[in-house]
Amino acid sequence: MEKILWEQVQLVRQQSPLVHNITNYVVMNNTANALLAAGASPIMAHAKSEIQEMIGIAHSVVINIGTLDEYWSESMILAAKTAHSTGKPWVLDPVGAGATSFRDEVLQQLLQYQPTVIRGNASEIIALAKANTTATKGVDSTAQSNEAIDAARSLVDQYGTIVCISGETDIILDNQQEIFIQNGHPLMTKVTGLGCSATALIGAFIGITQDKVMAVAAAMAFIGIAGELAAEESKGPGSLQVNLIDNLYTITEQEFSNRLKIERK
Ligand SMILES: Nc1ncnc2c1ncn2[C@@H]1O[C@H](COP(=O)(O)OP(=O)(O)OP(=O)(O)O)[C@@H](O)[C@H]1O
Ligand SMILES: Cc1ncsc1CCO
Ligand SMILES: [Mg+2]
Repeated sequence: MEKILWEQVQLVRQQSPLVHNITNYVVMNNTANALLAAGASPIMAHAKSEIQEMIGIAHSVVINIGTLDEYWSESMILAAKTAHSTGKPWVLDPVGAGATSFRDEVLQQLLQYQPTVIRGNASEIIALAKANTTATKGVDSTAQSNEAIDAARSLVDQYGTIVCISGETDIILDNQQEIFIQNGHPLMTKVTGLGCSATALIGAFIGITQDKVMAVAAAMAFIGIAGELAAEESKGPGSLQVNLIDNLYTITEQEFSNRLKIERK
């Protein structure tokens, strides 16, 4: 599996997929930089007048509801609808799912357009599967990844999507397999939006490969390993943020394969 995953990292570097992001104000700069460091080409765009054309030229779409508002929610629904009807792969980041009924209502509408992938932390995945939960504490998880597996499975069954639950262990599942990735570093939870960057990277990887589950695994291993390498060079969250971007750019096959901790069930 190691070889397949590294091949995808190389493919992103070589093919530089155009990733159309409708994401939140907090992470916009950071996720654009993470995509560039990985070799992809980001564009952040949310005007309703250009969504359809933009998706026409993009390899994939990222929809992240982090700083949702009334206008953006309409852009997101239009983007999801367009991606779905034109067969463009798209990934949903349900930031803060379960925190408010507005988020849950918009998420339910977005789910109708069957995201190729959903990536969230455990609380968000649990809330998404059961829209009336109160488990989400803002945007941070109060649950462990393995507590969200049943919720993830129900999303897989209901929407035919791949689900990635991120956290100390990243769990990726579809209706055939479960993949566990044990990379990353606890300091990563002290930098805002690394989950959002993971989602954006998933966007890049699903934009260029057929095997979408392997694409998600590659993206998650990639950011997890870059995070580990960065944590070893960093004094705290500030430098981690910068060093992680550097490591996405410099990571070698040897670093990747030496550190990869992956298991398939
Ligand atoms: N406790 C941990 N130990 C090791 N790595 C972790 C831990 N928590 C998170 N990570 C790493 O951080 C990545 C981002 O996941 P996380 O679950 O923190 O996203 P998130 O909660 O959506 O974050 P945000 O909303 O700030 O973007 C994971 O894929 C993993 O590599
Ligand atoms: C802190 C925060 N608030 C809304 S989006 C976001 C970034 C992490 O998801
Ligand atoms: Mg998040």
